[in-house]
Amino acid sequence: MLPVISAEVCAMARRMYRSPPPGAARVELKRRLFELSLSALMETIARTKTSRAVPDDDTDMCPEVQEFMKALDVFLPLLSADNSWDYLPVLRWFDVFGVRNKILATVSARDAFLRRLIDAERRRLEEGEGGENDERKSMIGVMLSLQKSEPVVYTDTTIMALCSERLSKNRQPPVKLMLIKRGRKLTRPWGTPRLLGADDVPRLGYLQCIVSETLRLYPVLPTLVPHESTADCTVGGHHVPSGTMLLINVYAIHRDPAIWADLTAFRPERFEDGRAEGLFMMPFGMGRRKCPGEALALRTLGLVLGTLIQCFDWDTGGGAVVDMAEGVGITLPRVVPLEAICKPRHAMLDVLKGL
Ligand code: HEM
Repeated sequence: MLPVISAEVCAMARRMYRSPPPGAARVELKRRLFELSLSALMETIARTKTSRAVPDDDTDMCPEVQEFMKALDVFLPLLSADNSWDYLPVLRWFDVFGVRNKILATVSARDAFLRRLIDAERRRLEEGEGGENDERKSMIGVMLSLQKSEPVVYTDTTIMALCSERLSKNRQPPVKLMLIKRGRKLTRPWGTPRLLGADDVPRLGYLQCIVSETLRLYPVLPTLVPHESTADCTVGGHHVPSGTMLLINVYAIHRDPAIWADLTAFRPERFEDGRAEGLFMMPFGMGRRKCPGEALALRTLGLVLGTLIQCFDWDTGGGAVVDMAEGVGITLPRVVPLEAICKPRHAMLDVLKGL
């Protein structure tokens, strides 16, 4: 997946450099980063890049991603909405506000979309593309090959469910402008004018500290995903009956004064030289169901943030203070999406022109 992500990060830097007006441009980072992550994901799942209408268009999205994004715009608010039936289950039967119908409609639109992706990949494979030794095989391509040897396990329905799971796990990396200012010292080690690569990220210790400190203060999933107890147990003196829905308040754990000094301050240094090792940090969960994508996610966050800092100078415009207010939702969204002015860095102009 890393080569696909690196290519998409490079495309994002190129588009930001080329987007008008020349010099400095106001950028809505949330949109750019959402496009980037969905594009990389869609490319891994279905190799959609080739279907882009205009390769140099000012968007990081192929038509498939644009379509999926529209569906997400409808679906995500329904997921994070306070449904009255969560509190009064009897209301479920009456479908108050028509939420159930709306969810069913989006689910069937999503299934139709995934079926089209699978059919397109099947056609490509039948036409001889993506053979056994093709390293660029998509996730759907791999599963369609497995379908031939294990048709009972890899049915079209299973493939659709796995793709849907992967796409719904897409998250927006929480890059904040205040990090970028602190990260200025990151430019020193690179010296030579070349674009940061995924292999550079593990060597850039301070960049990783910035990512860790961001995930501490703003965990992407502040209550992780709901778990359920499979047996009666006692936790911290509290009886937890079997079948209880359990939400882990990672947001509070990451700001526990008993663990973290100066807990609301943004101090990446607290992670330097393994100093925070052994402290409770769990933005990716813990134990058997911990996120298997952690290493890839950390590398990707470092690469995206590092590229944005390496290639551009950032400013809020007129000394405006970034509004960090948190909104409502399962992924800790900001109330005010971050907009910033980005200006290509002089030292990187040749690199950016050549992208
Ligand atoms: C910033 C990026 C990411 C964050 C913050 C994140 C966080 C999480 C969290 C909190 C969970 C639930 C853990 C639990 O049950 O307690 C999870 C599950 C999962 N994540 Fe991630 N994740 C990220 C990126 C990724 C990536 C890049 C992949 C795949 C390449 C991925 C694949 C998964 C899968 C498959 C699960 C379900 C694991 C299971 O239930 O056994 N995640 N993630």
